[in-house]
Amino acid sequence: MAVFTPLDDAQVADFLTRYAVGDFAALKGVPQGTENSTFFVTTDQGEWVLTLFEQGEFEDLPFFVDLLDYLDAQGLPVPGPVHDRQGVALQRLAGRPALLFPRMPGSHPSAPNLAQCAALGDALGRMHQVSQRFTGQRDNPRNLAWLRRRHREVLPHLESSDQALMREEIAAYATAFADADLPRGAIHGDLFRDNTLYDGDRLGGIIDFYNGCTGELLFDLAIVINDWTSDATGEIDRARYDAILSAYLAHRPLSDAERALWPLMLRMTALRYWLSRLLVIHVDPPAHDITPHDPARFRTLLTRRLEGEVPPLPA
Ligand SMILES: Nc1ncnc2c1ncn2[C@@H]1O[C@H](COP(=O)(O)OP(=O)(O)OP(=O)(O)O)[C@@H](O)[C@H]1O
Ligand SMILES: N[C@@H](CCO)C(=O)O
Repeated sequence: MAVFTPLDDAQVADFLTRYAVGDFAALKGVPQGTENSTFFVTTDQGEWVLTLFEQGEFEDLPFFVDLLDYLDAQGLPVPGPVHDRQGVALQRLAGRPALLFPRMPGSHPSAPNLAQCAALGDALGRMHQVSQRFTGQRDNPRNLAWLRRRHREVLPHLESSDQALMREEIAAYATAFADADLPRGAIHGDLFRDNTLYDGDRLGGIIDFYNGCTGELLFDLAIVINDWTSDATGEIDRARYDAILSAYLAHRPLSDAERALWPLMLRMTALRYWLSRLLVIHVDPPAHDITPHDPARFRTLLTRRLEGEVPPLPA
């Protein structure tokens, strides 16, 4: 479920009068999502998405609004927040911070085809090209410092071989990334398939920017490759890998340092999700009754990246 704060028609009809989006016609709670309350709203002028923020760092919401405004203005397929008649995007409704977005077309691709992969690589490459000039600032909340700090909390819940794996990996990242000077900019931070919408082969939208931050661009790309190209055994699907990366590199060639650290970044972002999913299960269980994601999936990806050669990056 993803309606933690219910709304009724009258509340939403009244809320919409703040905006120039037409008259209220219908309201529907969205079942997907785990963190915020999401509603589809229909007016006589179109389809909208209303999000009530239930948890997280509310003080970061202005960063997310500015980032989405910026990317939308640059022509990226993201839902630019709707601003009210006074020009304000961030509102309150039912005691929660609230944002209204245009509803983007399409559905999440579970088994993306090569055209869909290329569309994603193209959009991410364009995004990273312009996001280096975005002036907002929010440190990556899932960076190496976070891994080093929080992995200790899950160690008591792991078998000794997994404890050793996690410790050795984090030590290796600390050494390798210590003096690395990788290109930085605004990143999505969680660009899984279920944060995209496709209308056929067309990328209708990239959504859920609430892990958005400023950090190493390669971190974003590695999250994408791990989620979009790995099979159940963690093996990389070479055709999807090439399709995403070729389209991406056409907009933003990687530096020598990025190429050198690519295999390690794939491992570090796999461990990032292994750890965040373990934390949800063992340390910070969600306030709501939600089935947690499986941490073992990312342990599998990590060990696979350690065992096998990562395919070469396209030139
Ligand atoms: N702008 C949009 N256009 C179309 N659908 C959207 C839009 N924003 C959200 N949705 C739909 O609402 C669902 C939940 O949204 P979102 O992913 O932002 O929620 P969440 O609670 O932050 O979830 P999670 O963090 O678990 O992914 C999405 O999976 C998608 O189906
Ligand atoms: N994409 C995350 C969940 C949302 O942050 C995961 O798969 O663990």
